[in-house]
Amino acid sequence: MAETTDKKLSGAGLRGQSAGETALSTVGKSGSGLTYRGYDVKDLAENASFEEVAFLILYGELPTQLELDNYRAKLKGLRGLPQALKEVLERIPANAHPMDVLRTGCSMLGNLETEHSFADQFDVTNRMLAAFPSIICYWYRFSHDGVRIETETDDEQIGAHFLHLLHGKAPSALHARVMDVSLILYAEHEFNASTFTARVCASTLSDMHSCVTGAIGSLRGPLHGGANEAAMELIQDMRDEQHARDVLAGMLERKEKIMGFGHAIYRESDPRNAIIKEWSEKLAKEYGDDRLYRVSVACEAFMWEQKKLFCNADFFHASAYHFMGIPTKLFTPIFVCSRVSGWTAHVMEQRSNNRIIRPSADYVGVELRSVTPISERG
Ligand SMILES: CCC(=O)SCCNC(=O)CCNC(=O)[C@H](O)C(C)(C)COP(=O)(O)OP(=O)(O)OC[C@H]1O[C@@H](n2cnc3c(N)ncnc32)[C@H](O)[C@@H]1OP(=O)(O)O
Ligand SMILES: O=C([O-])CC(=O)C(=O)O
Repeated sequence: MAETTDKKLSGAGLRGQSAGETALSTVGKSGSGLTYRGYDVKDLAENASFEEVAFLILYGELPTQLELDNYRAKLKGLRGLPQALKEVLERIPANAHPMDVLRTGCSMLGNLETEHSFADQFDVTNRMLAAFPSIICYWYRFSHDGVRIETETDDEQIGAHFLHLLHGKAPSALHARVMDVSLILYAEHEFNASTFTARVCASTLSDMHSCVTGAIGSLRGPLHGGANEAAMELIQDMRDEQHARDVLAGMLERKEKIMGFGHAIYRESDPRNAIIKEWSEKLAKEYGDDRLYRVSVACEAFMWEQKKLFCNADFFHASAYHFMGIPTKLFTPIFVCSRVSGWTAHVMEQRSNNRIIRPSADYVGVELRSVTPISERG
């Protein structure tokens, strides 16, 4: 069970300090690894779909069947992209990072479909949930394959829709389910760096697109969401279990960070890891080559044995996404397509009880001094 009890508190990184209240999730609370509005993430990953979870996070309760049908129909109707946004996406080069594309896409959407008042907050949120897979896949398929894809598919679910746009055909039931679970696992995580970015922005009473654009920038880094791509780069050349151990031993010797391991809050395990690991194993069997799964398992055992470091949610996502034919650079954008539910819910929560977030700093610079005329400065 994920616990926080032994975490050493210190000022750096605001670690261990409460920065506000939330009713959205608990992370590493004793006795429960991760909950969204009181539901264990494991329960949700087994018994719900991502659209149900997004509804739960945003509106407070799981939907009834009728509410879910209506919500899915609404999201389905919001997948099309405005021409001006497509034109912007077409001008972004193929070698751009897809997280930068999504950041620009979100920002452009904010110019075209501005949140004029907080009364629009659910509408702009649902639009982002529906349109982000379209934005990323439209750009990817145009810049890499030279095709202008139709972004409106018949898929009921966001995960299947994403794979459909990416590969040009509806995914298998297994792939659709794994994407759905993945989106559930990534949906919400209390005051992580990107969510905190969104809340800081929200606290100035800024608009939803600005909050989400900033959050995308925070998620991009390899110490946060970017770790799933970095983990893939780490494992892709590992030939077998022994090679995996040798590579990691060398990295630890050189005091390098191993991406996909460790966590700022969890101390012994990330509850999302066991879930995505199990799906990665199933995908490996279907894929017919389980090397990436085997080396990942070897990495997990070695890191625990050597450093008591465990896999976070990102590590087994790398092999799972790879087995579904997803290019590595699209891994973190998928995280965005999910986490936008948590970010926007936090923005709404911040707005509902707001005070501008403005901490203090301990000054460590030079003492007060006078300006020397420029002719006398040497
Ligand atoms: C799922 C979405 C997420 O964002 S999960 C996090 C994704 N990030 C990564 O996987 C990047 C690799 N991990 C890390 O850099 C850290 O573990 C992160 C997640 C940033 C947490 O940092 P922080 O809270 O400072 O860690 P800590 O206080 O527990 O560190 C204790 C000592 O262990 C080390 N450590 C930690 N993680 C790693 C790692 N992955 N590889 C190698 N060493 C690691 C720290 O450097 C720290 O060492 P020391 O005490 O300074 O000597
Ligand atoms: O909580 C964190 O610091 C990072 C994390 O796992 C997430 O955002 O999912």
